[in-house]
Amino acid sequence: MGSANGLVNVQSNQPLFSFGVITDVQYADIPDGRSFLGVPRYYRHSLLVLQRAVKKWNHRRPNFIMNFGDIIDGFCPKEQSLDAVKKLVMEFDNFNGPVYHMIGNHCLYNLPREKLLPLLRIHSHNDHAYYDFSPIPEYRFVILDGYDISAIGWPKDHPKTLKALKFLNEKNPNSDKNSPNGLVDLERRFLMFNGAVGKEQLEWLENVLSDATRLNQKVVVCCHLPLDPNASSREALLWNYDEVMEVLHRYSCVKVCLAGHDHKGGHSVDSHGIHHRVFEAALECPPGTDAFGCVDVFDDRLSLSGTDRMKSTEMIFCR
Ligand SMILES: Nc1ccn([C@@H]2O[C@H](COP(=O)(O)O)[C@@H](O)[C@H]2O)c(=O)n1
Ligand SMILES: O=P(O)(O)OC[C@H](O)CO
Repeated sequence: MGSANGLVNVQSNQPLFSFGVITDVQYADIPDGRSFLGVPRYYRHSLLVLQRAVKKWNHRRPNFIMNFGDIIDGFCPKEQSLDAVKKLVMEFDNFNGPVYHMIGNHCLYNLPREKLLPLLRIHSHNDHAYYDFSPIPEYRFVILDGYDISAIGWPKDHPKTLKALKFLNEKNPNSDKNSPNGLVDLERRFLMFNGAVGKEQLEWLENVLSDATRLNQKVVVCCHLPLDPNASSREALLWNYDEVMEVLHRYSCVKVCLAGHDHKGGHSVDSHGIHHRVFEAALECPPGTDAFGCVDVFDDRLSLSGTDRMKSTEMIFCR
């Protein structure tokens, strides 16, 4: 980029900070398999993807790593769940810096929240998994708990489980609540493997966003579940993505939303100029291929350098 005196402006090419990204590792010590729709899944190889990611991150030295959830798979034999999560967390910890984890549906198939959250070092009140942090004064990261209202992860008789089951019964008439059969268009998100952001969390989100506005911070919202139908399959969306988006749209500090869960990945810019990037899954990388990335953060954009199946993406702020 040139400047008025003809010298190259090196400053604008220097990121403020960087962070590594990976999602849906879904490790299990079991043979390769397929998704319900027949997409191959490589449960053991995904560990190698993570190991190669850590090696590359240690070379490139981003400031921190973000894991977008589903650290192990639901098919992991349940007597191995605890050790498998510990093993994967240790692999992440081979990175020379902080690692921030999110929960996903597959984490919750394996372990209840009270066991899972300490292992992932998620210290939120009442077993919730939403939190925020500020890597530099100019930026705020907001991590949403997409399984706050969910039929998985809470005790069977917990009010949140009962609320989620009631909601699913109203919205999805199939006996298999993971089946979208007969559901039309956006209704196809009303599946048991998804969830919602509850009222208290929405209030917390509003408070964080108004605080970020006061501090003149730019906000990156992260959630295992995607928030924008144009970046994701209908079947992968947060149940109340529309309620969350209504809040995000009212705060111009929100620049980018990042997610996992929809394994093929996606990117969109919504009606209010917020970028939505859903990352490609590590689990679905055929042997020898990868899906992870490094995001350089600037004043006016996020720049994702993806490896192999993770597509590189420029996210220039539009608002
Ligand atoms: N189109 C679909 C997708 C999924 N299901 C149900 O969800 C379960 C999990 O799906 P995976 O792709 O992660 O294996 C699956 O066992 C089905 O019960 C579905 O019915 N229709
Ligand atoms: O979480 P999974 O692996 O069961 O898959 C979720 C789907 O990709 C959502 O469409």
